[in-house]
Amino acid sequence: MSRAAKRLKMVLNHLDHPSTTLIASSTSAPSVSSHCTLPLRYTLDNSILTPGQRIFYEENGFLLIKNLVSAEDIEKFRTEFERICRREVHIPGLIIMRDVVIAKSEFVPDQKAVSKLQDFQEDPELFCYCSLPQILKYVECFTGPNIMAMHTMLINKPPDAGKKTSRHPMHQDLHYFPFRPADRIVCAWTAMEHIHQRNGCLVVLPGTHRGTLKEHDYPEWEGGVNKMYHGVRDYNPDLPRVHLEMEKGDTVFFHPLLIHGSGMNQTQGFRKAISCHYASADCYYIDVKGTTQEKIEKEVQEIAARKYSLDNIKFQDTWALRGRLVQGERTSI
Ligand SMILES: CC(C)CC(=O)SCCNC(=O)CCNC(=O)[C@H](O)C(C)(C)COP(=O)(O)OP(=O)(O)OC[C@H]1O[C@@H](n2cnc3c(N)ncnc32)[C@H](O)[C@@H]1OP(=O)(O)O
Ligand SMILES: Nc1ncnc2c1ncn2[C@@H]1O[C@H](COP(=O)(O)OP(=O)(O)OP(=O)(O)O)[C@@H](O)[C@H]1O
Ligand SMILES: O=C(O)CCC(=O)C(=O)O
Ligand SMILES: [Fe+2]
Ligand SMILES: [Mg+2]
Repeated sequence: MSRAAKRLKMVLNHLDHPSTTLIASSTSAPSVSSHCTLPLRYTLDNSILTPGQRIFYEENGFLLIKNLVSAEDIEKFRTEFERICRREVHIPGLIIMRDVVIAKSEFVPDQKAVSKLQDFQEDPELFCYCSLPQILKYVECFTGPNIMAMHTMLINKPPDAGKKTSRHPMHQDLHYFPFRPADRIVCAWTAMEHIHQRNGCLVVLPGTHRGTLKEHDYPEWEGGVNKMYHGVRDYNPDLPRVHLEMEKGDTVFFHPLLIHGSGMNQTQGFRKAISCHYASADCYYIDVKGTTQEKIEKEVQEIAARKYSLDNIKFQDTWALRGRLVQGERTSI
């Protein structure tokens, strides 16, 4: 470790309050851009993240860790995904989603039609991902020790059918969540194969986690948009973007206010990634009435009413039902 890094580490280790201000001159932290004062509020003090990693997340709202999930584990998730697609297993609560173009056409070529699995918390094989110790070790840096797995997905981005519907519009995940504080929520997203620009990698707008929750709508795309794929309203395509190219097993952790999306899949393969949104069990639910989240609340309630054959299900209950404790104590949500 360089002298500068050691000094930073010392400073960081002595910070016990998130609003403490760190003075980082450009000489002591060469990776930091023009900012010279940095309030540490997005990461917690522990010995896992290096000072450089902590500062990177504070500034950019994401952190990419190479080679975090083994090829064997990924193979296990892939096998289970295929069994689900062949309908060999039935998982309670699981949503099997098809791309809008396929869903709206009469021709349904079975497993190739699945674009996403959502809510696999009742599948022990897939849920294994959410409890991987090497993932939780990082998650704890953002959530603290009491950890809930709130939302699970396996995304199988299909080859674009020519309508650009394989894109995921630019959005903030917090738009979907009626719990806070946002800084104690983090997404882990793992590449199940080499993911690059041509097969539709994640695209992020670094630093946008420092902004607020924006208004979201369905984008006005000619070829159609997938159900629930809301995007930031008035998205400005000129903002600086970073394409996150990842190898199999690489994992990115990102903040729920970070604006991100993914491009279309211009290959013939099905681009696979597995992800979990974690929150501190100490988070609390909020009422989204009168906020920009009211529309998504309504949409979720409609789907939940059908799925659980219940009317009047509360938005926060749909989350409390799906959430699973993966570390520590279930203190609140
Ligand atoms: C941070 C994180 C939370 C961000 C996100 O995850 S954003 C995405 C969130 N997505 C979800 O929560 C899952 C939403 N999807 C679903 O609930 C389901 O897949 C549904 C869209 C309701 C389809 O359910 P399913 O049981 O398969 O029903 P059917 O096949 O009978 O279709 C029912 C009607 O829905 C339509 N549909 C199906 N898939 C899609 C689609 N991808 N995009 C748009 N419309 C779709 C389908 O055409 C049918 O419409 P009608 O024929 O009734 O008009
Ligand atoms: N008009 C738009 N509104 C909202 N999001 C958009 C719009 N156009 C593209 N995006 C989003 O921007 C991100 C990048 O998409 P796109 O497929 O254009 O990337 P790309 O092909 O890697 O880059 P390029 O712009 O060079 O083609 C995706 O999240 C995509 O859904
Ligand atoms: O895998 C992707 O394309 C991104 C999905 C995503 O951001 C989401 O579902 O919230
Ligand atoms: Fe997202
Ligand atoms: Mg493009």
